[in-house]
Amino acid sequence: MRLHRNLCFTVIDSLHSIFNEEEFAGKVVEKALKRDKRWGARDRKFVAETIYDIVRWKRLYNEIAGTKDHYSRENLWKMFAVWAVLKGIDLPDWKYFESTPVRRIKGKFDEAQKTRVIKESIPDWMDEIAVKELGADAWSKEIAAMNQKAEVILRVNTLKIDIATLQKFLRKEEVDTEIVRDHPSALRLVERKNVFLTEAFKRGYFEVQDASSQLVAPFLQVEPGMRVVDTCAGAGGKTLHLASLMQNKGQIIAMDIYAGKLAQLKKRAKRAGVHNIDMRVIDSTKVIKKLKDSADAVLIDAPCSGIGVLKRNPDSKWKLQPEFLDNIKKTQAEILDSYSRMVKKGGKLVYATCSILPSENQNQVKNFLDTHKEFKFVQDRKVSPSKSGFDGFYMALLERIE
Ligand SMILES: C[S@@+](CC[C@H](N)C(=O)[O-])C[C@H]1O[C@@H](n2cnc3c(N)ncnc32)[C@H](O)[C@@H]1O
Repeated sequence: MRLHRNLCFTVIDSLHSIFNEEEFAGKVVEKALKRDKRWGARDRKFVAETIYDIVRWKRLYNEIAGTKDHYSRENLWKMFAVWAVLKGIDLPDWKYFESTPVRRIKGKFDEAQKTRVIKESIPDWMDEIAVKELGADAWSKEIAAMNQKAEVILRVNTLKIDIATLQKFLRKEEVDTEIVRDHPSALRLVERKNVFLTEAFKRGYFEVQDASSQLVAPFLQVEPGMRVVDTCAGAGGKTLHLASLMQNKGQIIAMDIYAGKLAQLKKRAKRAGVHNIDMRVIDSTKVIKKLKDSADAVLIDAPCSGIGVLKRNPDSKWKLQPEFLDNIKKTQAEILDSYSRMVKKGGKLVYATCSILPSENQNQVKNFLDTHKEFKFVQDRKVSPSKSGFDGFYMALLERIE
């Protein structure tokens, strides 16, 4: 592979924004891909994948490059050189690579394999917490799995099309997909493509949603005609899935504390042909009180550390702070206590997170059940990134019995 100057400059500029200006990798990549309209699919792939790779392996490359956690442009070029050498790419004779000790890079890489925090490129605090909660062996497997590239998974919108017809439709648009075992609505892209440009997407035939995330809505066991509250709906990934499972019949009340996210859901619902969603911004406790004892089913897709989805959001490793984790656990307990009141007697409640830490998952559920005797535990499911190959998720199904 030959390195092209303008593509490499885009990568360096993007890394500068992510590491020094606190920008989110996803947004930075989106902006980077708009930089030059003449770029073809391969150029765009190079830019996106290289940025994500260097973000994912930041600590490892920093260690090998000897850049001591200072992300000046000069140091970013050194980290880039590490990335290129480890990929087996010949470095061109650009001034940025003049002092690169190519031969020593491989030796340093081998040396780094002895220490998990360096090898897997993770902050010390995260490693300590995860080892404490999961044990060293399990955590080593999970973090190794989450350092792999994420696949693109689609969820067929069964309100508009069935999975086999969608597959054929996408094939005509030169998008090849495969069925995903045990995930009845999921299709895996054989090769990464910008599926948002397809006619199938514009017609609302699918959403992009990880296979593990697709397990959450069915876990709530909704049926057409029910009244369902999706309390932390965000931009509505799971709300749209619920609507599809309910065949557009009944009522879904989608809530979030951010109006902007619900506005995105509104657009997505229109495209998906969903018309049984009411949106409510949680701007006071009244919004919840009004719905006391009234829902057949409540979904709490709780805000969490996101430690199960590091594969998709590698920059979370660097942006997440231990204080955030402490605070979010308090929020989770408060949300469970408050939003569970909307479930009517005989109704169901699902508590879900995209974390693999027991303190955000089964421990929260246990604490809740200890103090809320009106609920009983039905079942839970822990989705492990290493076993599933997809995102890490937790979901617990409870039933209100009194
Ligand atoms: C895991 S995300 C939800 C993702 C969404 N359900 C989906 O499937 O696309 C958690 C959401 O909870 C929202 N949130 C945070 N604190 C909240 C609170 N106190 N009450 C309700 N929603 C909250 C966040 O804005 C975020 O959209």
